[in-house]
Amino acid sequence: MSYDALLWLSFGGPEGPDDVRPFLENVTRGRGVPPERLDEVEQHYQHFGGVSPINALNRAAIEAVRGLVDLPIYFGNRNWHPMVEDTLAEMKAAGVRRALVFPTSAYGGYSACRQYDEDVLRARAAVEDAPELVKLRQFFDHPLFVASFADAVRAAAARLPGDDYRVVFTAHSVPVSADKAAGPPEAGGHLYSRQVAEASRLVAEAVGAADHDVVWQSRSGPPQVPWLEPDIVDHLDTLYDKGVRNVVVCPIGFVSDHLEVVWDLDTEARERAQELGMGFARAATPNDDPRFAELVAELVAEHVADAPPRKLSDFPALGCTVDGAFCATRCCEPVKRPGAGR
Ligand SMILES: CC1=C(CCC(=O)O)c2cc3nc(cc4[nH]c(cc5[nH]c(cc1n2)c(C)c5CCC(=O)O)c(CCC(=O)O)c4C)C(CCC(=O)O)=C3C
Ligand SMILES: [Fe+2]
Repeated sequence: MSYDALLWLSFGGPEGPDDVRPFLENVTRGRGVPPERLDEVEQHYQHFGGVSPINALNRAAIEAVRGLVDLPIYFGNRNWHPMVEDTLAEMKAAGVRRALVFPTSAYGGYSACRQYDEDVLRARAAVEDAPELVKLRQFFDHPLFVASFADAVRAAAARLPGDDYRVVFTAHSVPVSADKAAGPPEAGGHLYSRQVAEASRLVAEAVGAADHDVVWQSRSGPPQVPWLEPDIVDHLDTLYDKGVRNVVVCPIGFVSDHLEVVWDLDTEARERAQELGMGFARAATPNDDPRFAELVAELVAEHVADAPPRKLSDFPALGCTVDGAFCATRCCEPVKRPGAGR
């Protein structure tokens, strides 16, 4: 099959103080997130002048991929400019007929995978005679993803005093009901949390860590709705009580050092560690690591050159979709959220 472009599809983030509220409205429309939570998150963004690092990080990551991929690369987001529907209109005007889509999330599940299909559906609905869009697969178990994080964990560990540290992996929490509903129904659900656990295990194995933990961060939603736990900040207390004095925190759930990483980890979790007197080092995310760029090029090659998929786990390769259709029957369908407004 031949393709004439690559669309880099991401979450988007505000680029100034006045962008923050409308951005947050876009993210949470119809999701039942209480206004108090929005006010709190708005403060996190305003703390950094209303600028999320995510757009600049995406642009840098795209630069790293240019030259490795023989296709023009376009950038579009779900929640902030450049919005994916505008980017798709631009692609159409440039004569693009069929494009690959790289979503900036390694995992399955509604928020990490299916929602990017919904972005594809939304963008195609907004553009007349829209180009065909083929989304690339999930890559949480790709050897280059694992290698990039493994190096980052080693580099973070080197900043801690002594050799005795615990590796704590963290990913964005989701409602327990959403995790349960993730993956093809016949596969038993919990695709997101199981893939996060598997990626963590692979990285822990690569660095030779004796023990590791998988915890969650950035919980949203109404307090009465259960989300994946424990939270990273609470978990530091638990580890301290067990005698752990040095931690490497690895944000395995993300591909760049965006706001939820620099606030929830570098600010909140780091402060908690300082209060406890624990050594704390946060491992870098892939960002513009050449290996991550190479990974994207390999995913593209699976389609343009029939290159065999490289993967380290036994999970089936999911998430490859055409024009936003489910990748497997009803895979990662959204669940009804209590308190959601729509
Ligand atoms: C699984 C997952 C990923 C990883 C997969 C991926 O990377 O795509 C992710 C990434 C991100 N989440 C981000 C930001 C936010 N997420 C929110 C809210 C939520 N996230 C959820 C899940 C996830 N989110 C969920 C279930 C909600 C509740 C609302 C809903 O049901 O949909 C909110 C609303 C406020 C609040 O936190 O309550 C914000 C601002 C940013 C950008 C940060 C920046 O600006 O730099 C990024 C990359
Ligand atoms: Fe999020």
